[in-house]
Amino acid sequence: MARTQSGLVAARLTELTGRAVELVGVTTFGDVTKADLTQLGGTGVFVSALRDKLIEGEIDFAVHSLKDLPTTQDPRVVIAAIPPRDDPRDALISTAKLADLPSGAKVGTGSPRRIAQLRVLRPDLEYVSIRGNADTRIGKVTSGELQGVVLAAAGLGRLGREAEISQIFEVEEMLPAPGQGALAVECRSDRADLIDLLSVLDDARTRAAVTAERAVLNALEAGCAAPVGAYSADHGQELILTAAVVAVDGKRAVRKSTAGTCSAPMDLGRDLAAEMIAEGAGTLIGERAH
Ligand SMILES: NCc1[nH]cc(CCC(=O)O)c1CC(=O)O
Repeated sequence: MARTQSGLVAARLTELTGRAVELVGVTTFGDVTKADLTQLGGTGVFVSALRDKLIEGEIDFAVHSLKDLPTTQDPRVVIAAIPPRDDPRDALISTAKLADLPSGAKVGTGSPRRIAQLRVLRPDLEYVSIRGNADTRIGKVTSGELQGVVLAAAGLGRLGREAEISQIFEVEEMLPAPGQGALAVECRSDRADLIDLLSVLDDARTRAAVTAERAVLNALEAGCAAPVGAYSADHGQELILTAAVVAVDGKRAVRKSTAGTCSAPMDLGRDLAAEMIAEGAGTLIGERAH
């Protein structure tokens, strides 16, 4: 998936600027570890190795899935561009739609956010923590080991596997991870030339939306392994933001929506998070499954 999305960004940059781009493959800790990502602290396991190469000057820019980027920014690098977002929603790959799976069916996902929200929709299913790339995960359904797996629609689309999706969850029933479906193009902060060049890839509307979503995550002091969903989109001049923290048992949740101006997405996210904390969101984040 990382190669595909880097290739897409490179091709677009060449199209817009005429500049040739050479792809350099970098294997990250998140790619090789077999550990449960929720046990790794969740901060930047797919990102650190790429950042190191940037800082050392071995590569000029890096393409990340925005949702894998920690919300606290290393001052040595900047997000020079956030391209237009792909589908932000989560998708089910299964033999049936979620509502039609038999009671007790096994559904795999490694994400506490997904498990918590799936438990609201189907408390009678069994949720299994899984890892590995999309092929490995989908293979567990093909082999019959699991009856379903939940993955990001955007990732499946980039891999050309959207035909295998049996259901796409609406954001109202399954709030995506902050930044899901969006990419981030990072380069060194001291490379004004590159920051300028890469800015042609930036989409202001996507940037405003994901900035609001990530501001919620940051203010909740939560990482990508927390059961936190946030989704924002603009409606004319207005930015609508919805965020939720759902207990992993699916039984309690703090969910809030707000609207504000597209020009102050950070404030919108931070203010919403403050309201959520006042309603007990912090306690729900602190709770862990098992
Ligand atoms: N944590 C891995 C990861 N990082 C980004 C995506 C999907 C693509 C995206 O959100 O842009 C995925 C896989 C998944 O959640 O199914």
